[in-house]
Amino acid sequence: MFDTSPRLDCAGRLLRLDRTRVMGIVNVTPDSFSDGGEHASAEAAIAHGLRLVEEGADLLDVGGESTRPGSQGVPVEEELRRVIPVIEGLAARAAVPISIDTSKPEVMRAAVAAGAGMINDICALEREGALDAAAALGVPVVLMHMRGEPRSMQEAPHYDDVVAEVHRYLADRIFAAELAGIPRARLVVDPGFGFGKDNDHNLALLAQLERLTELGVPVLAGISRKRTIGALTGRDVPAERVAGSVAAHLLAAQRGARIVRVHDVAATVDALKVWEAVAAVPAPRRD
Ligand SMILES: Nc1nc2ncc(COP(=O)(O)OP(=O)(O)O)nc2c(=O)[nH]1
Repeated sequence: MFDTSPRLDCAGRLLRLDRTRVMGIVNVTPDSFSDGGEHASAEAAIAHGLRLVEEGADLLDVGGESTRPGSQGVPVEEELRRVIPVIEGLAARAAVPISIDTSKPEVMRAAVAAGAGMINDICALEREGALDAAAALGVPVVLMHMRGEPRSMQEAPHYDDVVAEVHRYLADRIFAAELAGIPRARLVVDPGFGFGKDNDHNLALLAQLERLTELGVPVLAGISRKRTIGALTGRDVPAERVAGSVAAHLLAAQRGARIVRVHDVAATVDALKVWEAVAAVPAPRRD
């Protein structure tokens, strides 16, 4: 029986999307909202990434710039200084694909040269030169929806129909990517939970995530430890939002997410195993 499930060729490292895959977050920043400073050195970040792979991460996402609400951004030289040694170290020592979480084409190019096999762009390749860089680099790309910029995106975001508007934006970005020479087989979309969305917007996007699967490319969901989880659970401390995050990613998987981007890999892997086991039970015959 041939495996016809979608797969992403991440610079030679294959990511099969026959089931929901877990993307472990490796933030090499001093100020990420939930784990800022914990892995600020290259050695600590590499060790953290290897630990996430041991916990079951199917791929790792390395980021050198916090995009939390209110963040100001990081110069390209500083972002490169942070992420390149980590990507080199993980590409050499981890067998899973490595994604670079950046919107800067210079960082995309350097990261892929250092061993990254996927681009994760919260700006959906809108920055100048990003489309051309991603097309030339030949690796899969995550196109994420964000309204506004991290600095100001949470100041009263408004939508008439958030799901329809995010759907339309992502469809437009898929079209732009294809025009630039990036085939659909290399594209992933992401509604961008918390990026210019209030709690109601995030809940609507999660509840109706299945609508994004109509775009015909894999869907990625990243809700891990975010403000909406805190608002629903009353957990003010991001590191205490594990159970709520796992529940949200399980719901995303049930609604078609093929990749979930998480801090808490072990807990998420366990929850997905339970869900997949139950989902595999054959439906009873109804004669
Ligand atoms: N594709 C994608 N990429 C992302 N990158 C960063 C964050 C923000 O979360 P985190 O990396 O934990 O925090 P910070 O941006 O403060 O480093 N969320 C997403 C997301 O939802 N989807």
